[in-house]
Amino acid sequence: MSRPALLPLYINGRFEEEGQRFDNISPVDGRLLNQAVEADAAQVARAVQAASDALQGPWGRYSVPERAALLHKVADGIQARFDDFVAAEVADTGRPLHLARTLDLPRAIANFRTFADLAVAQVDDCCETPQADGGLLFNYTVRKPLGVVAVIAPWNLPLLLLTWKLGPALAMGNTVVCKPSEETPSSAALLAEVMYNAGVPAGVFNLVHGFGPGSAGEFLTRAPQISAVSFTGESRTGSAIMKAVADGVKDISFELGGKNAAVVFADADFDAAVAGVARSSFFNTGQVCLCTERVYVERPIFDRFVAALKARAEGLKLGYPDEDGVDLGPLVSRQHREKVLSYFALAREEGAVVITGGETPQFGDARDQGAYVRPTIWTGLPDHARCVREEIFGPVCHIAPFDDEEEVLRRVNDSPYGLACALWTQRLDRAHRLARRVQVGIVWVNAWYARDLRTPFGGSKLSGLGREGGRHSLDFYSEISNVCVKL
Ligand SMILES: NC(=O)c1ccc[n+]([C@@H]2O[C@H](COP(=O)([O-])OP(=O)(O)OC[C@H]3O[C@@H](n4cnc5c(N)ncnc54)[C@H](O)[C@@H]3O)[C@@H](O)[C@H]2O)c1
Ligand SMILES: O=C/C=C/C=C(\O)C(=O)O
Repeated sequence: MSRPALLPLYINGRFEEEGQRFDNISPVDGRLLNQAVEADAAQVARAVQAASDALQGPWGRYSVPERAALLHKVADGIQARFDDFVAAEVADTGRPLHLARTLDLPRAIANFRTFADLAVAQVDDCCETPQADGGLLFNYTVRKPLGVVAVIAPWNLPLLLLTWKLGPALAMGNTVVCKPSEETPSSAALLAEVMYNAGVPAGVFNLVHGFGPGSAGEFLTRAPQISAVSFTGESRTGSAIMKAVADGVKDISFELGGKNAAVVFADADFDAAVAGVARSSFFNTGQVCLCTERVYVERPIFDRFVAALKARAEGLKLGYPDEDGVDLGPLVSRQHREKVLSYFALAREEGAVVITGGETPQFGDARDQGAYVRPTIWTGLPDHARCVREEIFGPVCHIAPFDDEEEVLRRVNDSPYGLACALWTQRLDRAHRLARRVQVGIVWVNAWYARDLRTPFGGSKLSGLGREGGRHSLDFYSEISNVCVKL
């Protein structure tokens, strides 16, 4: 049997194949896709040192427009290999081809182009302060790179979320060491090839594959020369990383877990709300941090809404990524499916009414070796049920009735998470009033996952620390100083 393809590390402008290997398994049918090199502590240390050295090299002398031009070249390189990246993302995640083509790739390209352009357009503050002696103080802001940024990404939107951090980090003159998820290493490996071919100076972009604790992820966060960690992943991992960087007082940007709510009022556009909640609950097989897992529906339309969402869920097509009309792929791995299935079992123990789903489909073909689950809807659980409080990260939601604004606001806010919320109502006065009182970072009204990359993105409570997007990213990835001149 031919040896599986190997995804190398990329350190200081060189591809490295030396090291222990780990398997990358297809969530569609369980076959071996390729292997990746697991970076050991020495390789991670060399990557961080290369990134640190590169700050003093040519990259440190690039102007903002020169950095922006290079990031546009990287975006051009991704565009030129669009189909290769789509194939890599689809192979690793099992997502429908159309999803990778319409979301993951366009956003990866936009993440570089947007922050290249925002960096060039960025204008900083200055001010004059008259002095009692008739003199003047002239203050102005100077923006410098933070230094070496550790970028650690999750598996659910692998390229989108890696480049969401890379774009601004590089635009602001930092150097980076990236650690993609062990579940989805392929597109990051392609990105290293694009960086190399675009002429990104050696050491500016480094890629290490591996796992978290006791592996590349932890080695990276504990490296003394890193100046900041930009992390997207589970809240408990965020806590672990926070501990790892605490002694060094490093800058951190955390985009963490969620248990997001959708609120549907009786006056909402019913069909739009059903379609919107079906999308926010089952999109990417429920594997988006912004996905809805708690639905609150005003009592007069509750039964009708449950029936309509059931019909939507049962109409979703589970299939191969390239199948015509496929809506949902598998979960990212058998291991993650075990976690989701454990909540399917827990829900029954907690007394849920299973409206639809709650099991694995039987295809009778290779997909039975994959990680598919059926889209699932529950009702009847109390607000304190674990299935209503804990992030499941699968195609599942619980629907509960409510009677008034104050009640539903209290229940929506009664969560350890605070990432996103979708409000469905045609009374925009109510929407604006509630949007200010919901304890989340992102509120959509009559929409979901509609994005403008200039807006602040992030969560409160266990859902994260800091905001990225637009100037928020430029600020996080900059060391900002003030210069005060007496005139
Ligand atoms: N808020 C957001 O924008 C956002 C976006 C996507 C995913 N997420 C969250 O991510 C989670 C799913 O992704 P996941 O399963 O890959 O998360 P995860 O926390 O298990 O892993 C994320 C990354 O962190 C690495 N890692 C794990 N432990 C580490 C440690 N101790 N030190 C350093 N690195 C470590 C992993 O190898 C992986 O690359 C969900 O909770 C989801 O809500 C949040
Ligand atoms: O799974 C979480 C998705 C996060 C999405 C973004 O960070 C984005 O759209 O920029």
